Amino acid sequence: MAAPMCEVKPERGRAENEQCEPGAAPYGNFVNYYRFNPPGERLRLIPPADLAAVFPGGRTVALDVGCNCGDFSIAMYKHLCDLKENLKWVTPGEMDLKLLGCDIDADLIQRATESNSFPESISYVTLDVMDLASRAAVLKPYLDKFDRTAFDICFCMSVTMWIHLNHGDQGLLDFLLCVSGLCKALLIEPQPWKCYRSAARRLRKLGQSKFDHFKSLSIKGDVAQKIQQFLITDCKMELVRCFGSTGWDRSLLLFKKSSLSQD
Ligand SMILES: C[S@@+](CC[C@H](N)C(=O)[O-])C[C@H]1O[C@@H](n2cnc3c(N)ncnc32)[C@H](O)[C@@H]1O
Repeated sequence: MAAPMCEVKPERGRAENEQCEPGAAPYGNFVNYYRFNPPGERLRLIPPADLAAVFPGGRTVALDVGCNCGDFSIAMYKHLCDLKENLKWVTPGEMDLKLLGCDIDADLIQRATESNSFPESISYVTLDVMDLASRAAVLKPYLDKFDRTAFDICFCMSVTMWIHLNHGDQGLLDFLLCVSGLCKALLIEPQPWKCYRSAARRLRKLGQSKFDHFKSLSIKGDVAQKIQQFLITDCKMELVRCFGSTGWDRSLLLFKKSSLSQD
């Protein structure tokens, strides 16, 4: 399958496009997302050992923010479990990965839950991550179960643009502060500016006026670089590695909490 550059594909059939237009999926909650962006495209760029190097062996607690219908969560889980089996960086059974996927779209979460092949290790919950009260109500009890105050790693894949378009510059910065505060390591895949333009253009064509923030965004241009800078300076994270770019021209950036910010 040819790798698309943006999340909305002009060459798709009409019915499919209608489901995938930003007007129909204002949060990027596309119903067929993984048909056009299979998780393997990204995972092949990420050697699991390099990822796992940022968190200790033993029990690992992970959060996938904006998990859609769960395909990436499952694929990442298997990716890390393969590591356990193939490289023996931990003794068998020692790595115990618990992953929580959350998404604002309850229908996607229902699909993720119904197709979950690892219910003992992976769970899903409907959550608007921008809602402080819901966040506390959902994430704290999950962490408490494992006697943790933070996730070992948070995955934030192709979510930043949707937060940015729906909540503006301040919303994006609040989101970055929030996720960096929730985890010790962060794998983030920001969408490039051309995807913003594409999403806004298609919305205009549909005659809809959502994404009120688009015209007033001052974080624009090299968005990935600006996100990276903010994570380093304001969120006290350090860049561990850039795994390169996907066929969608999106950088995969791995951060960890800066040693200066640790207790
Ligand atoms: C383009 S999809 C990316 C899916 C997945 N992270 C991936 O890349 O494989 C963006 C996802 O973020 C979710 N999302 C957007 N805003 C959100 C919010 N405020 N809270 C939780 N999920 C959100 C959408 O519902 C959608 O499923």
